[in-house]
Amino acid sequence: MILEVDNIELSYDGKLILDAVYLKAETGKITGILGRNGSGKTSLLSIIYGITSPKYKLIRVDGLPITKKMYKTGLIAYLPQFSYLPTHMTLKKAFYLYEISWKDFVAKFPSFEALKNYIKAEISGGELRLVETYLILLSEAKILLLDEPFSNLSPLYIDQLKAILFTVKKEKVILLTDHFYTDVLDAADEIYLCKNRKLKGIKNQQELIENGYLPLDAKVLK
Ligand SMILES: Nc1ncnc2c1ncn2[C@@H]1O[C@H](COP(=O)(O)OP(=O)(O)OP(=O)(O)O)[C@@H](O)[C@H]1O
Repeated sequence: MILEVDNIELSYDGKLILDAVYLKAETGKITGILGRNGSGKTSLLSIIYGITSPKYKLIRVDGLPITKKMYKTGLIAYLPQFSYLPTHMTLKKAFYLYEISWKDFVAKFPSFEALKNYIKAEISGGELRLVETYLILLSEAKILLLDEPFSNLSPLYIDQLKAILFTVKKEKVILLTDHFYTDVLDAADEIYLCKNRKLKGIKNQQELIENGYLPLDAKVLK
């Protein structure tokens, strides 16, 4: 599957946030978006999902224009920056309702077995983020939008999450953004930088330095 987003123009209160944005993401690849705070990454994901209405947008899936809001197509799932699980739902119930195997999850993350009857106020921010990200990754949707999936997670959980991403990407379009740029660079097959209201394709870390996203002395990754 190929997702293309074209000609996006978004303004808030007369201020242009995104202009003539083009992006392509496809099954088998993780597409990462980097960019400074306030550059428009979350706005772009919410436009694709269909909950923000820009002045212009064209969305195509496998070359065909999508005219209704993407979230109504059943094709897409969105991990927002904020927590989305209902306040009083236990973890096990959430897995049941999302039709995701609790057993498989606990096999990967055994410490969660003790948390199965906890609600979100009773687990840590990172534990909650991991659960919510996992539920989106394992959903039926063929297009996944992930807004800061690595935030709040400790390094071992990030590694485990990346392993799941590498498996899931074989059958899904994955578009993600995060400020953990080393993890984005490690996980992503294609990178865009959101800068000056546009998206720019990026080939390597050096280009992130040249474009003023990373400091000149940023640790060079292999
Ligand atoms: N609902 C809104 N009303 C007015 N301005 C908004 C609204 N949402 C976002 N903005 C502005 O649009 C710009 C882009 O915001 P956005 O959240 O998309 O950035 P971002 O790249 O995701 O930032 P961050 O990395 O900090 O999450 C910011 O200047 C922000 O203040």
